[in-house]
Amino acid sequence: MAALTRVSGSVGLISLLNPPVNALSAAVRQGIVDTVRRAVSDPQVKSVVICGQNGVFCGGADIKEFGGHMSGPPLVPIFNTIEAADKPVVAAIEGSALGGGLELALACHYRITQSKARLGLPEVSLGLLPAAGGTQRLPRLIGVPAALDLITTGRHLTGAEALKLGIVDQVTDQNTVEAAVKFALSIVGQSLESRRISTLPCPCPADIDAFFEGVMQRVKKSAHGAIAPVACVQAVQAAATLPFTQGMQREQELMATLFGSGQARALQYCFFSQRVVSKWSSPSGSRWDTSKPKPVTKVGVIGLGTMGRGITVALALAGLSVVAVETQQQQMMAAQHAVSGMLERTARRRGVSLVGDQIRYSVELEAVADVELVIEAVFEDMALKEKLFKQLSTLCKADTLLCSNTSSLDIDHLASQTHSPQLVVGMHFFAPAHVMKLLEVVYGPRSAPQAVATAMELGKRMGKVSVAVGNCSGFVGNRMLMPYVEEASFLVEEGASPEIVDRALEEFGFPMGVFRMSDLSGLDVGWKVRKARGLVEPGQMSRVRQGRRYSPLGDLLCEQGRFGQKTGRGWYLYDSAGSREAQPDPWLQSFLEEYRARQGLVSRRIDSQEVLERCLYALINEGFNILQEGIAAGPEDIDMIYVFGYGFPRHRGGPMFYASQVGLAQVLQRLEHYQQLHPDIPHLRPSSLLRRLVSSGSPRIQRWREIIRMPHSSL
Ligand SMILES: C[C@H](O)[C@H](C)C(=O)SCCNC(=O)CCNC(=O)[C@H](O)C(C)(C)COP(=O)([O-])OP(=O)([O-])OC[C@H]1O[C@@H](n2cnc3c(N)ncnc32)[C@H](O)[C@@H]1OP(=O)([O-])[O-]
Repeated sequence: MAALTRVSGSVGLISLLNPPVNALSAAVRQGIVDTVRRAVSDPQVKSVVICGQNGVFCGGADIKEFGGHMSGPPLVPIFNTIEAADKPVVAAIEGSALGGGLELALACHYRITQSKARLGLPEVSLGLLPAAGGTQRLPRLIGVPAALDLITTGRHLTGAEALKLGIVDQVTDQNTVEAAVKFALSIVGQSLESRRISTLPCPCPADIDAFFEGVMQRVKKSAHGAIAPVACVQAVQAAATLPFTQGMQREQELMATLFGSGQARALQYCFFSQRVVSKWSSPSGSRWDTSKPKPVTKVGVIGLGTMGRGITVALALAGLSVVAVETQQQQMMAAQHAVSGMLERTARRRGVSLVGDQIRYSVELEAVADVELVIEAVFEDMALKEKLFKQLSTLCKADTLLCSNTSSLDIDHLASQTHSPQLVVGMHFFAPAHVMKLLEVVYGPRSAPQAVATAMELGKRMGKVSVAVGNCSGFVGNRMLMPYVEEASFLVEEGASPEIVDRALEEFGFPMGVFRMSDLSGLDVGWKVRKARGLVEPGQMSRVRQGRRYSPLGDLLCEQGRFGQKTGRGWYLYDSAGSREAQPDPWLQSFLEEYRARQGLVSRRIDSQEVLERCLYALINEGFNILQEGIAAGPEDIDMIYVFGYGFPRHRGGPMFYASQVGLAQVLQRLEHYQQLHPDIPHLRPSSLLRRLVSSGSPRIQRWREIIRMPHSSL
């Protein structure tokens, strides 16, 4: 819907009406057609301003329409009509002008924006490209390199940045619509020839072919198999080499290859899933809309190792006051220095000034006595954390929330160390904590809804994708990672090399395969967890531990000090300790041959299909067990955890969405196949929830959440 009113005598004000973001639904598109026609034909209207209701210009095309039959007038002719108008049309940009919203503004003759508005063409993050003239008009307005950067990354700009790039004509901190109406009055009668962007030449770098060849190589490398970024480059190349009309045809052709693709569906699922997981609920019935978060302005961080430093920076960047405690003086000084450096680098990258004076450092635990919430990030040792929670429970205010950054320890056990177990939740950050988007908020059976709501709200303020999950060993992310990592080791025992396994996973879209990732995070990290679980028997080769198959390969490498990058040797060889360039290690090859011979294993050829099926289906199967137990409320929770915390390729939608695309019956059949071959591997035993979903016809993933909540018999 759109409405036209005449203001200031002669300005036709067109308001887009489709809360909350005035998305360009069929009704809004028809509304624009009608209001533009009336404004252009009304002799009393000398100029036009387009704005959005509720302080938001336009969030782009209506993504909710993509899954169904598209009706209503198409955008391209609407925008061409606006550009061709013989009266000046000014876009008044407030809140956000994204995707089709910015393309609408580019079709206008002038753009006035609020300084803190967000502008951009994020279609690539939905598996699409700007298909209403964005790939043809933006390069003509700001040049090919700047346009390519915005279109292939989909990043948002502030109004101030947009002015610097030449996308907008004015930035205001006052009322944007009033500023635009005043501006529209001032330009009546001026020539619009140079204001019709489609008629402008496209400024290009000298050797255009070499330029695009270089860009395409870079984009393909960072895309990890995503197809939309490549199509975005091809569309902008059309702007640089073809007249506008032909360029537009090319844009539409390329969009047709993306729209409805599996990757586009996966990425749009991710868009909506990010919003679904913020609407959390727990099996006890507590929910996002009935649990009010507690106000938090001051947070204590205990333990300033790698994680503690990252968490302190993330809190400071979110504008919170932080009391950072490290009981060792020297370590506290080192942490203070490191945190200042991280804040400076972040400030430089964001082009903002950050001083970090809201951080107070102390070696005294008592320093956090007056904070509203504490996050502990001390060494991953239960005895140490037990002692700390006892101390905090005594010295903090009675209603202070106590949160642990543990990645696997029992949250409810830590809660039982305190006077108020209902005030304890897990806040599991991912390294580096000021960069990684994911936050697992872990609730125990006694965690109060307000404690969960407060942690989720704090995560949102820190710019995190916060996902609420139940308490169990490894929570959701690390629990599912276990079978994935184990399967990879079993495959190496049976004949694969770490390179073969990693290549299959990287071709699938992971930025790093399991063995390269293990070398990066350090083999000793997993070794310590296995020791804590009583699985490690030094020097032992037995492949059965605690009644199930076990691969001692990782332990044997650790016993030789092969911890990965940090020691220059792990599953791969590195030039030196700390180097990141992984090379196949001839020593490991002969070590594996000798190991297989001693274990009586006959090496066999393993192809990437088997690698993907065994590693991913084992992980997915554990995901179904987690849904079955109610540890995660829905598949979206698991998928957002894996996309934002474990590098699962976003254009695959996450492990559970990937399973729904492959087909649950296929996943079940393959798991049954591998379980028959490997009966001693329990995590290949298909989850009963998977069986139930298959037997009920493999419903769409958007229905799983409600199905899981329904009592079994109803299926
Ligand atoms: C032709 C053209 O070339 C192509 C093809 C396109 O144009 S493709 C489309 C390109 N546009 C985008 O990629 C922008 C997507 N939106 C956003 O980035 C953000 O929404 C926002 C604008 C920065 C606001 O953030 P927010 O934090 O204030 O609120 P929210 O919680 O995110 O959103 C509030 C509510 O609005 C819903 N919503 C937001 N944008 C939407 C959109 N474009 N279509 C449909 N629904 C949308 C969202 O799901 C949520 O719903 P619910 O959960 O309440 O039911």
